[in-house]
Amino acid sequence: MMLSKWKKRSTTPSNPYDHSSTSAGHRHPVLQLKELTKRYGEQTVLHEINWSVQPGECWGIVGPNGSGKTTLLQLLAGTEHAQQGEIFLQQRPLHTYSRRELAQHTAVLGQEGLAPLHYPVKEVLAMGRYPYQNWLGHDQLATADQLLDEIMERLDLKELADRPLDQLSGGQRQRVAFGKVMAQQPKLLLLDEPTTYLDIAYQVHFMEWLDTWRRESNITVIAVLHDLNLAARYCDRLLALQEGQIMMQGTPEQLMEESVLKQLFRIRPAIVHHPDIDVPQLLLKRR
Ligand SMILES: Nc1ncnc2c1ncn2[C@@H]1O[C@H](COP(=O)(O)OP(=O)(O)OP(=O)(O)O)[C@@H](O)[C@H]1O
Repeated sequence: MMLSKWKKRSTTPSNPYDHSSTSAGHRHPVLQLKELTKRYGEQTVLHEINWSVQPGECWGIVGPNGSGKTTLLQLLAGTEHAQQGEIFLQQRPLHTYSRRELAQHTAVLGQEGLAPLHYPVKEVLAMGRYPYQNWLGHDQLATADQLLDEIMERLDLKELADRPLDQLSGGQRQRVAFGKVMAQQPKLLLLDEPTTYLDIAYQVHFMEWLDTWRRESNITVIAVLHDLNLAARYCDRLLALQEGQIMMQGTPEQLMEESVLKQLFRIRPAIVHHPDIDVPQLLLKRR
């Protein structure tokens, strides 16, 4: 283990499911990947990935273009399948889950958010409850309407409630998409570049909403993030992929080292200390 010049951050202090430390040997991982290999035709996109995620952790997946980040997320979401190896979700092979079970467990939010369909915002949020409804449309949760109301309040969506999605901006649609995954009440949230189309203010809002929600709800988060500074700020742990292999996994402090980033991205980095919070941040030097 590398010695770090950064003070060790408390990862999820108010979260009783804070299992980010490696000493948590007796707890069961939420996710366990064993020798996972994914090929597209002749190309091996992920090579024998072994990885464990503990409940309540927030992982950032980082790495250069084409290193296999989205593919890994698709395998975890069950929308793609590996040729070799196995994924265990709560100790059970992922492929044994029904669609409905999976939807009650895992939510996915991509960078595109939602397609611009002519559906009002409040109806789109309600779609997040489908995995919990019976064939008559009755929700298992008696207070589902209250939940949707709270989500709209929290994400500043109230004034957009009756507007159709196709009349919203890309950033507003992404907020609705986030509300929909909140309504889904997942235990595991998979995010693929969720802040790509958000302006810098909303990038921060988004990450703060996510941070608050995951701590309150004890959910596990895995996010593909290109922005290393956001990843270092909001994630407990980072997984660096390079050409389909795990180059490194560790805390942001361990990964945000000049030598690591130079090798991973072939850049000339300068690591500085965030003025307000105890995390490393990346600046780029000219080539
Ligand atoms: N459906 C597919 N069919 C064939 N090849 C694919 C498919 N999806 C991804 N690939 C290939 O797999 C490799 C990894 O792609 P992936 O999208 O997982 O990378 P990534 O790290 O998410 O990249 P980026 O940062 O550019 O989004 C790439 O070489 C890509 O061309």
